[in-house]
Amino acid sequence: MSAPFSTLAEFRAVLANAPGKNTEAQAGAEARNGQLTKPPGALGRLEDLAIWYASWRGTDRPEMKAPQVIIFAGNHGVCAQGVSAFPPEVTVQMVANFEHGGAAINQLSKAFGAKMDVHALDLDTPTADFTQAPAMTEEEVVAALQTGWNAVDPNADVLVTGEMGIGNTTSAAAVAAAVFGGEAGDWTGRGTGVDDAGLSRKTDVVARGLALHADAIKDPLQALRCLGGRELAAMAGAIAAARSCSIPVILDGFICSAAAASLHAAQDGALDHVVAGHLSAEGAHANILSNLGKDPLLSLGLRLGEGSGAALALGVLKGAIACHSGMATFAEAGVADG
Ligand SMILES: O=C(O)c1ccc[n+]([C@@H]2O[C@H](COP(=O)([O-])O)[C@@H](O)[C@H]2O)c1
Ligand SMILES: Cc1cc2nc[nH]c2cc1C
Repeated sequence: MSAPFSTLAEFRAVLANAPGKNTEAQAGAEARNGQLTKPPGALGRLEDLAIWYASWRGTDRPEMKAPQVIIFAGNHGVCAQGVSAFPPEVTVQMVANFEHGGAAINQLSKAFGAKMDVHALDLDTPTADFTQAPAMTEEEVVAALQTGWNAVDPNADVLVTGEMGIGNTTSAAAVAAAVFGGEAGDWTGRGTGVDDAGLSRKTDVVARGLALHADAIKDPLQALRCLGGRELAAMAGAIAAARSCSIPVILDGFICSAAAASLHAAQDGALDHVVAGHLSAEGAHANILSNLGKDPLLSLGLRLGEGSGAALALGVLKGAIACHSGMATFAEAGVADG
């Protein structure tokens, strides 16, 4: 799909004009849900999930046959400050691993029947260290948003956005702090596993970034530009593109949710077509999700990223849709209702 914007102002307008859900399909799905052979509410959140999915797919009896997982990779200048337990070369090495089928997300995509695509964004040119300068220029952040937008298959019927980027929990913490407020320490965690000294260095880096860009980052899309990374912007672009094609989205962990938070703060309702796949073990993820008003589907202690928690949640969504669209009604099955 070709991105319908070439500036941040145009991207903002795309968000403002995004299509809403189909309320007729929603009403039809609610009515169908009430007739299925189960006590009312007995399928718990699966019922809400199926109705939500129906409302975005525009039919009261939807299917889920074409899940797409997209992994975006980026490198971060802020790694020079010693904020990760791993060296930045791991980003490109893991991209090769994704391409050769050896990563966790390859197995999970296969297990849940999802097509998986990988987009490496200018890995040889890390973003600027945000303690020194804005991470990206406007041209760079728009290019990353476009890459994300163009990566979405319009024929997909659900989208998982995942990421790979050594250093990106530092960027995500900074973006979350900019968007939701609070102190650097409220949002900074151990990422791939930094020790106590690493955590205090990282917290200081986030605080310095917030101070340096204090004026610009009052605007959430400027926060994405000044403190984020190319893979965060690409995920934001993909989430916006999915909305334009009525494709529901499952969020992954901390970094994915921080990227999505910039859309939520830029435009009320920008994440109405989105559910939270899981709660990451990264400490501040719960805080992002509660600010977004999203209740995660799973909580398995994952802190891998690369779309893994969201891919697992594809199974839950698939189950919800299978029950909603495949079950017999009381009348069809000749079962007495209550
Ligand atoms: O998804 C999460 O919640 C998550 C939490 C911690 C780490 N990660 C992954 O680890 C990398 C970032 O960690 P770090 O320590 O280098 O900032 C990046 O590749 C992420 O995919 C992901
Ligand atoms: C090995 C490794 C795999 C990952 N997958 C997503 N983030 C990652 C970070 C590391 C370090």
